[in-house]
Amino acid sequence: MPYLLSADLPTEPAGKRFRAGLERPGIYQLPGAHNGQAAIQARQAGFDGLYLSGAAMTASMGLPDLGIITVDEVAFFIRQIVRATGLPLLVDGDTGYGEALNVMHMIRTFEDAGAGAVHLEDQILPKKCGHLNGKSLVSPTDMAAKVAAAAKARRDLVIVARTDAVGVEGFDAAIARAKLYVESGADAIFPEGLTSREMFEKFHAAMPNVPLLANMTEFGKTPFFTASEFEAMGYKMVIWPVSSLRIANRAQAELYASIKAEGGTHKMLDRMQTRQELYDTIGLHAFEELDANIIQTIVPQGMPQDS
Ligand SMILES: C[C@](O)(C(=O)O)[C@H](CC(=O)O)C(=O)O
Ligand SMILES: [Mg+2]
Repeated sequence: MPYLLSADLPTEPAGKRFRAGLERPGIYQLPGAHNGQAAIQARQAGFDGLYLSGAAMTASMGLPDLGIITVDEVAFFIRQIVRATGLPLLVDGDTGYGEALNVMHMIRTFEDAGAGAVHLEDQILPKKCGHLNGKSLVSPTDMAAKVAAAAKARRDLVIVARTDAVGVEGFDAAIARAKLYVESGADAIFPEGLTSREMFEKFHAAMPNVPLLANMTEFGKTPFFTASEFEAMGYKMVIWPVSSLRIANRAQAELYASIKAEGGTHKMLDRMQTRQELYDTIGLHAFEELDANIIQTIVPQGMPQDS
């Protein structure tokens, strides 16, 4: 339904709804949605929570994922996804765009925009994709301060602390950091760049009572596992962060090549979302009906001068 109707908006804060998804039995499956349209399609496929990826957002803007975008640019993406679906959304907060006060500003902005959860990572700027080599980290204490700042600023937002330490300082250092981040106020941990089933299992064994997030990004350092496999390893959340954008981008490139080669789009029609499908997805008719009927809900018989 149109998000314009207050009666159709969720009454509980997004953070509380995200936490409920996290606390129920099983693994919370959060596919990446890089814009409002992708988010609607994910909801239609049956997902009840979503992920907003820094890598996908920046790539969709034609930029690399180096932490150079701003809080307000991310808020624009958060708002469109939340408005379009009303689903709890985990947002990639990168490094928090600075130090403690910047992190607090990010938390308030994201929460106001409708996010349900955020993850914050321990890299220095320019940050990198967690599955690349050559990352550098802030000190454990500096990151702990950011996590504490995030926990102080949030109302209901779920705080996920990500550590990139496995590939930089080693497994034990990553566990030590993760424990410190939990002591500093993190609700959950995102161990980044794990390379084997054994590593995922060992991480869970080291912190069995902390909700853990698994990042099933493609073409990275993590071998392919299904949601059920991650669940069996003890994980409480799984993201497929960039998948929607990767598949849309490939289709787009093929479209442009086809227009160039054929002088039109006619060879691609059977691969396109039709006009009808597009309008159904975004609920065009529900919005039009709302507009046509709005006056009747206030003045059922019409105004005297109308008759
Ligand atoms: C999860 C992630 O932070 C993202 O921005 O989606 C990336 C994903 C990717 O680049 O494949 C990451 O650093 O893992
Ligand atoms: Mg990211």
